[in-house]
Amino acid sequence: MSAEKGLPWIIKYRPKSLKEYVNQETAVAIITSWIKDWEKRAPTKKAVLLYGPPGVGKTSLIEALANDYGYEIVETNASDYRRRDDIYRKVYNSAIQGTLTGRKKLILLDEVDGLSSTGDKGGIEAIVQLITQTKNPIILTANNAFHPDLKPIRDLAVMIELKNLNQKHVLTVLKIICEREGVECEDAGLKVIYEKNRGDLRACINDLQSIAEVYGKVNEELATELTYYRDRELNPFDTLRNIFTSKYVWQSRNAISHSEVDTDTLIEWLSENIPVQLTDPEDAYLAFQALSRADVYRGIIKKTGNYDFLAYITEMIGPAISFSRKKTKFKWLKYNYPSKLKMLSETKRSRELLNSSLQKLSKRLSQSTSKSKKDLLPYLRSIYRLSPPHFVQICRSYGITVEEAAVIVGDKQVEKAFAEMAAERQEKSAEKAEISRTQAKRAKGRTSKKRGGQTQLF
Ligand SMILES: Nc1ncnc2c1ncn2[C@@H]1O[C@H](COP(=O)(O)OP(=O)(O)OP(=O)(O)O)[C@@H](O)[C@H]1O
Repeated sequence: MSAEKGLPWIIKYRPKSLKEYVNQETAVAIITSWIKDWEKRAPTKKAVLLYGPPGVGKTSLIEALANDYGYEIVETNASDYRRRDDIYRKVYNSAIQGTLTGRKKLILLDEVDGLSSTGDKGGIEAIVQLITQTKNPIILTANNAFHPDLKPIRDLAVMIELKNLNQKHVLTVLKIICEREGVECEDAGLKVIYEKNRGDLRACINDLQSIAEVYGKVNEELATELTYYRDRELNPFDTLRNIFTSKYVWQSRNAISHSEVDTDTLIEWLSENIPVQLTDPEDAYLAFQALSRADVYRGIIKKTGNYDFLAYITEMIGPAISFSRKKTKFKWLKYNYPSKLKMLSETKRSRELLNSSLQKLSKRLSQSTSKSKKDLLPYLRSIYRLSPPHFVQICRSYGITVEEAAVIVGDKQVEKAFAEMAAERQEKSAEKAEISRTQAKRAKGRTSKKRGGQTQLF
């Protein structure tokens, strides 16, 4: 018991066996018959695609199944197999090798729908190959199994859906947990938790633990006050206020997970408003230190693509900032819109124009846009300074528009140079037309004179 103390209840009370797995009878029947076919080495399909909303019990079902049938789970998360090579490195050998040690292996590829959004087709092809060649059962999980990119996997797998548990079953699980933890609970309180989480059992258990561990009981009043509606997202102002006022780690984490803005944007909001809210310099110093660590992890994720660091970011911008407020008294203040985001939205159009012009240049010169930006733009600017007509000529030959040209040189006057060039061209073409008209007239005159001569001759 003591080893389990402090464990999140979602882990502590994960069903150890299918017997403890509540509801979902159809899914349990299909997956059991599939694993029994594997036991006879005669599965019709070698993989199962288990899908359903978050927290509905996918992982729990797999673990219970593995326990009951004596399988060791070889697990990989989406972030581990984004590229084809990752799949070969992480699971291929386990999948195609038989059971040398006598331990049966169950290959689990979690969150395959994460692959489609990365557009990494190599990953999906590698999974298809893995399913075709595997000697061990494979279970894939997804929240959205019907993404078009996942079709090749769907064709090879037994599709099993897990639906949200209804109120009766959620309350059954919550009551069992309360009983084992010795928590006094009222049905009305548990119903509020269910309502707010809309059948997401994991979220229900988390909410139950966060209330019960602090207050030792769960009733309607506490549940109403301390839980959020899962689909009610916090705007950036409320997110910040909740972070700065959180007294417990879970409150602060909740503020982040319920925020309607992503962590990148939240970092901007915090960096603008930490000095607004935390007026004590030491508090602000601690908060900025946490924020800069979050920024370091953000950089690591961008560089390595390893999303495991996302959890560190949440801890830094959530609890670490909440607990930085040691001396400052909380005041209800108006937060500022991040100046960086303001600047980015103001300059969005010019950035788009610069990008499109760089793409045109790079395509024609067969070089990267960054190289064009670094090497070419300074020259174009100098040419414009020295001779605007030449600059306009270059732009025209590369298909660069007036608007794009104005962004390149940072001067709206470039329009004048374009207009002058257009007028000059028009003048020239009018002149040309005039010349050809006169030439045509002369030619006509000559022919009629000739004709006149010929008539005279006859
Ligand atoms: N049918 C069930 N019977 C008993 N407990 C369940 C059941 N389904 C889920 N749970 C409980 O809910 C928690 C969350 O379930 P689980 O982690 O399996 O969800 P999930 O569908 O894998 O979520 P995600 O897709 O977000 O990873 C588990 O820890 C377990 O305690």
